[in-house]
Amino acid sequence: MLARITPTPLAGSVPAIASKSMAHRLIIAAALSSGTTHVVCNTTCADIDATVRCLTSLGARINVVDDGYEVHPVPKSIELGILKAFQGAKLDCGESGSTLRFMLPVACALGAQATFVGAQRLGERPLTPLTDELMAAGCTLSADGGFPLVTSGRLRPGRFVLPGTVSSQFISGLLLSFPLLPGDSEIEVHGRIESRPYINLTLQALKLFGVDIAIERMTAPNGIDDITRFRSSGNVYRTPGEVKVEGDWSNAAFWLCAGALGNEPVEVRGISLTSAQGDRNVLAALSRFGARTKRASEAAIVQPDNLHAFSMSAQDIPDLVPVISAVAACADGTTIIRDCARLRIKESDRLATTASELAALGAHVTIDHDSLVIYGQERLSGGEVDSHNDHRIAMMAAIAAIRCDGEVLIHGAEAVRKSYPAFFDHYRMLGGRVELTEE
Ligand SMILES: O=C(O)C1=C[C@@H](OP(=O)(O)O)[C@@H](O)[C@H](O)C1
Ligand SMILES: C=C(OP(=O)(O)O)C(=O)O
Repeated sequence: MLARITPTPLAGSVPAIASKSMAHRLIIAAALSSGTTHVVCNTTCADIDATVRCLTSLGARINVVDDGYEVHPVPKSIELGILKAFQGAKLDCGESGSTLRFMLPVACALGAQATFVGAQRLGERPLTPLTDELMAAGCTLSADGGFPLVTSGRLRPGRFVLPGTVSSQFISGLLLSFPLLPGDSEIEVHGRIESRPYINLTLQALKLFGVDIAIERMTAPNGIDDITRFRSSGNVYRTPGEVKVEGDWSNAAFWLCAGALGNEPVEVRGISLTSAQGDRNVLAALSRFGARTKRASEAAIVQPDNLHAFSMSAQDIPDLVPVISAVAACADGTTIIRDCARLRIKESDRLATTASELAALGAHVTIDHDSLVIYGQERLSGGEVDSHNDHRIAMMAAIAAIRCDGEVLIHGAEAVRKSYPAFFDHYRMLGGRVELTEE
């Protein structure tokens, strides 16, 4: 799909969509718990659909209701071990890294014989050393890199060791599987943990379902590295009956950045100002860029002001990097965004595509090792952008268009379906001018 944007500032108010990250976690916990759970989730997207589809393949019954899902759990019996219902299940993760990395340990913990498949770049995104740890603990995986990925055997409880810098989704996935294991387990994470707020989201989801994880920090025997230990002790998932998926800060960020780049305030309604989502920090970042930010009840508002460069680390906020870079491209001075290595293993090589596609609109951006260096300017020229099938790159370009002099064409704009199918509707709701056509 081609999006043809006639540059214009955005203004007004949009409702937040449901948090994709929290939806994955709460629907998984619901499908693994003791009874039926009503998961209030006001929107969906391709990635959430993928998680629902995988759980259904494992035997959960998930009915779509007016305001979300009614989740009837996977029929399981820990005492019985491997259950017939799971054998031969096909788990199609689409393009969702979260779905694959969460459902793989879960399927292993259930003793499922399952075949995982996925699309586009998902087969290239790393699974090791998560797969090594699963294999060391009793599972057989056809883990030669890529799909189909076939699992069999049943995961044993025990000690798992993971690095903190590849993907926090490995840690979240194992944590989500622990309540299914017949015994206590722990994950020892060595070194710095990147994307740490996403682990906090997992802990929050587990807690809602009655699962407590103890956390301990210590120094490794070498006296230098940090070790973080996450320990579960025999808790099982217990449904609270109803849970609500909160608003999504990662996607709200696009509109809040639009507020910083435009002429008038932009508001996002229905987001928690005390959320555990790390991307809530978009507000703090925008105020450091010089934008005026306002917190209201369950809403955030951003107003433009003179923008100036502000350098930061992407360690805890990888998904904000593309749209924050669009703001930096129009802020006075040079912004450096450090710790972007993991961006190379997202839906696209997001470090490269953030730089190349902003440059296609006339921005001055370079890559220095794992950092983006953005030389700000008042306005951009406009031009043709390729989404590289990456939703956050397509949305970044649409927001950068606000400051472009000429038209912006976004090829592969359908990528927004991964997390935000209503993105261009909301763009228009805020006064944006976009024409969508088939390519
Ligand atoms: O757990 C999650 O919901 C996510 C974790 C992050 O990935 P990494 O931990 O791989 O950085 C983030 O980029 C992704 O969009 C969602
Ligand atoms: C990287 C993302 O998601 P996932 O890892 O779940 O594919 C994302 O939404 O930007």
